[in-house]
Amino acid sequence: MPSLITTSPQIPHYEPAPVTAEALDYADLAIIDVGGFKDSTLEERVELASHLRKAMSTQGFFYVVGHGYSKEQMERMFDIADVPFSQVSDEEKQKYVASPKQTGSYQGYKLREYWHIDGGVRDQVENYNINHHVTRRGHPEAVRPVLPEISQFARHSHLNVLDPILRLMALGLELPEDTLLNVHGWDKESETYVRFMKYYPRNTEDEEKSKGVWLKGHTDFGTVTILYSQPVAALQILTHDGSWKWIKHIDNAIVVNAGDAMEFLSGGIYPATVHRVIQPPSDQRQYTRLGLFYFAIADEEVKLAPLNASPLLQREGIKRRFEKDEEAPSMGEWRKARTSAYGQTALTKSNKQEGIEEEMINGVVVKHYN
Ligand SMILES: O=C(O)CCC(=O)C(=O)O
Ligand SMILES: [Fe+2]
Repeated sequence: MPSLITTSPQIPHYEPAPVTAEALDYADLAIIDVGGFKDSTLEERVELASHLRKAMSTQGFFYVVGHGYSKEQMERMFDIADVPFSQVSDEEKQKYVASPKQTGSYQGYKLREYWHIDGGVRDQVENYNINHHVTRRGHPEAVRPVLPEISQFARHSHLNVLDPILRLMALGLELPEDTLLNVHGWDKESETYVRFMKYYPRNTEDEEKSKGVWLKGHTDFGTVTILYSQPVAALQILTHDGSWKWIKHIDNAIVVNAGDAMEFLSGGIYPATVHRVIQPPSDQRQYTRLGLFYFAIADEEVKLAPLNASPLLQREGIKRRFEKDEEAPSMGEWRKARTSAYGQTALTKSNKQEGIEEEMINGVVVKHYN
């Protein structure tokens, strides 16, 4: 009798670095458990929502646990995340290269040295980005057999992680629970995407010239960034007192932050927190660093004006980034403008704050931190 068990395609195992033994100055982030979310009462949700809102206004990042993936499923996804980097030749990668500057979209590869970091140093990170509708574009041969699993992963991220977060964020604004979900339709025209990201160790000269910065301080352009925690310490967030704090790895947890679009929609209640990536502590320096993300971007046509119906915003006032709501760009416009400019445009040194460079996008000042 034929077996009914379907086996997943065999791929090499990616062995991540061991956790660092160094005592780093970690950010103390809230942990939101979405495990019992589907069966929770409105009262419980409202309470969790106020917890999340507080975490966003104090730290700007938080962890999510209870999302439903087992340790084995997580490991399998990291193995899959390495396929576009370790199982595809340089020649084939060229065929699937993204053209962010021309298209305003990251879909495909961003190969190494595309971004200028500092002091003439370029990046040593490869990205492979896939729209949540995974068949929108073609993929390298080695990626094709694992596409169904990538698609399931996107769905899992959308339904079991993004969905509860968006509900909590809407409740935190005292709006109907589905307000933000309604502008993140799974079937809508949207850039929402899965990102695999691999950082390679750099040489000493590059580290010195760029002062150990791998990815400059920035905000994400979308609404919600979902980062599956991995062991190599390197990600830092800019805290309210102006100091950088490390993000600690928690096994099978997710690290979440808001991007520009969420800051605009929420009238500043969920700020887009600045973060950067620097050289890891000495015991992890010889390892590669593999990242797995789900970047939620609102539907293309959504106008990024504050949700004025929010009683909370009406009481507390809106932190505006555009003078008039009519001037707010659509998600598609903001996405394209930020994506084509990132790491490519000449930045101007801020005349107010040291170490900060600025660029003007759709009439809004976008800052980059060294
Ligand atoms: O690699 C990380 O931990 C963060 C990367 C990041 O900030 C980004 O891709 O926007
Ligand atoms: Fe980021």
